[in-house]
Amino acid sequence: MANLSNVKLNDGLQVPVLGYGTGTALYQKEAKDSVKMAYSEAHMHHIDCAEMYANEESVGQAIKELGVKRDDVFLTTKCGSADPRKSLEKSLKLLGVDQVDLYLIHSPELVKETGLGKSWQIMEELQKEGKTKSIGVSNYRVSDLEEVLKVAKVVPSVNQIEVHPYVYSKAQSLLDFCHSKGIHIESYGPLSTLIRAPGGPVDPVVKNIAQELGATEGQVLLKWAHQITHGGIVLTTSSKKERLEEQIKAFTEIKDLSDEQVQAIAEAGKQKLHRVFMQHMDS
Ligand SMILES: NC(=O)c1ccc[n+]([C@@H]2O[C@H](COP(=O)([O-])OP(=O)(O)OC[C@H]3O[C@@H](n4cnc5c(N)ncnc54)[C@H](O)[C@@H]3O)[C@@H](O)[C@H]2O)c1
Ligand SMILES: OCCc1c[nH]c2ccccc12
Repeated sequence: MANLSNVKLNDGLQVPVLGYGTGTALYQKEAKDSVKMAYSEAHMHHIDCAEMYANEESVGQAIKELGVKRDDVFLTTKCGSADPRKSLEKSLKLLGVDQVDLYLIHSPELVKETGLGKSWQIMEELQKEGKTKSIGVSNYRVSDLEEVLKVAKVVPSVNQIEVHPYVYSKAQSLLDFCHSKGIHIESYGPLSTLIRAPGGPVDPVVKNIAQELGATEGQVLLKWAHQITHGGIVLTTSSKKERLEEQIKAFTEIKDLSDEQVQAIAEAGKQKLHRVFMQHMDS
């Protein structure tokens, strides 16, 4: 199987373009066996965790049992409290590692009382201390990022947000803003039009493009999220090996969508709004 390519962040860190999520379907579930399978059988070496998913200990056990070198796995986790230092120290213990590759604030709502600027300064200290290689945010709107950038010495490396055609009209200005500041997008929920809101205006467009490319509809949606975010990182998940292989192949075997195909999906997506997570993004 061909190797997945990397995306280079604004701090130089290389991140595998496709990440294996341990939220949603695996939320609060023992993630050990799924992570081991994803790593060893489907070559998913980028794992997306969060304090809020309540399964970091089982992800840590998976890494230990896989016996892989620390550098051979790209590990992200997210702060689920108002105190990034306390949260990261707890996550490192549960994951059984000294450092994560990427640490994110899960939502601006969590750090309101600490302050978006102050909490970002704590993130910068954690990076300096070597507890994380890279620092970023998740579910930040343009106004939240502007508040961070007022005090930031380090520009967030990523903003992890919901990206699929039914949030595109709402996300467009945020995507443009992040692109202009060198903040990479990590897309979550990329399969939502297919699995969470089927029967909508995007389905026939995606189906046609899938036929044209000899791809599955899921593969087209993963590629769309990557391409509409200027070559961003995409997060998905499954506990089925066959599905993971299909997802990886989207980035190793399927050719890129043409600009016209990307735009056709975007236009169809604008006809409907369906946000699955983090409703504050529309306020
Ligand atoms: N930062 C955040 O607030 C946030 C929010 C949601 C998710 N995430 C992260 O992103 C990861 C991925 O998000 P997601 O789970 O929404 O991604 P997704 O939209 O790709 O959905 C994955 C789901 O689709 C199912 N699936 C996969 N392939 C399929 C196929 N071909 N046909 C039908 N169903 C299929 C899987 O079983 C899984 O339940 C999460 O696990 C988590 O790590 C972060
Ligand atoms: O990552 C945000 C979505 C999500 C998935 N599982 C969760 C558990 C707790 C809080 C948020 C989430």
